[in-house]
Amino acid sequence: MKAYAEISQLQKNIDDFQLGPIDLTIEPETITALVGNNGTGKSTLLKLMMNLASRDSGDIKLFNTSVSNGNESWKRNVAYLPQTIIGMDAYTGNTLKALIESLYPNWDDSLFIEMINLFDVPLNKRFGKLSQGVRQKLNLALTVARNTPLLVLDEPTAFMDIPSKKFFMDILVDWMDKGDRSIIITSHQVEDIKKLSDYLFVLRNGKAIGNFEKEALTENYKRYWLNGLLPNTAIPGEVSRANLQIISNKPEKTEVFLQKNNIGWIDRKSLELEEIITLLLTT
Ligand SMILES: Nc1ncnc2c1ncn2[C@@H]1O[C@H](COP(=O)(O)OP(=O)(O)OP(=O)(O)O)[C@@H](O)[C@H]1O
Repeated sequence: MKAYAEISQLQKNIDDFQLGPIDLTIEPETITALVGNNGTGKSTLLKLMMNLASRDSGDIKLFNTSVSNGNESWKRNVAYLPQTIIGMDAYTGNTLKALIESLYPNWDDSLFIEMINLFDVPLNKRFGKLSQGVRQKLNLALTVARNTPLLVLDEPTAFMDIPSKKFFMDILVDWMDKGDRSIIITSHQVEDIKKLSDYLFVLRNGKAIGNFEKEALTENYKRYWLNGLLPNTAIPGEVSRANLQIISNKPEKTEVFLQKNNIGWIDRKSLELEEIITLLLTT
């Protein structure tokens, strides 16, 4: 099956901020989390994908169509939840639902109602009168129920209470189980990333550090507690060291080296995803 999104050599400058070059492919049936520090270009990347901002160079294809070539057929295959939405304050949830439902032929009304009930969203109140978290829940229900093959979510759980975050993750897992769909999500919530993502596309200061498979990432990072002194030179795979501890992202190479040099280890543990992301974004 063809990729849902293909981004190649994408670049965008905003004042002194430079995004890219970025290459990223979104395959069917995958969840990709965009991960990075504040202001590193995650929302900008999503806006560029939705053709809401113009790129300086490179190409973005969604469903095999370049997003900026005037043919907007790709739009019916993508549901996008931006970080902030303007222009909705005067409308009730009922009105917004009727409007959006009419634009998306695969609208899933039972899913919409399920989410509204689960999140306890009043549909008869104007959007502008709802709390920030309830607005986010309504927006999510209005986005996910479009039932498009690609879901693009910019910090969907930032204002949500703890039980709602859990409901939301369960909903997305069920939504993916229906098949032939993918999600791109930006999030600073490590639980979202841990539970949902297959891939982590990591951005640092506008530059792509890599598109990592989550399982491989968590398997590759290991901390060793050594029982001998460390050599002054870097050990193969070494990412950081402190006292008699080292962190490696190439454990096999590290262990061969340690054995060759008669340095044993008392303990070896995999790192938590949170620690790995911190290392990728800070060291
Ligand atoms: N409308 C704008 N006007 C000026 N600069 C902008 C605008 N939008 C984004 N930028 C700049 O682009 C850079 C990337 O911003 P962006 O919102 O994409 O980051 P982000 O990774 O989504 O951040 P966060 O995690 O804080 O949401 C920032 O340095 C920001 O200053």
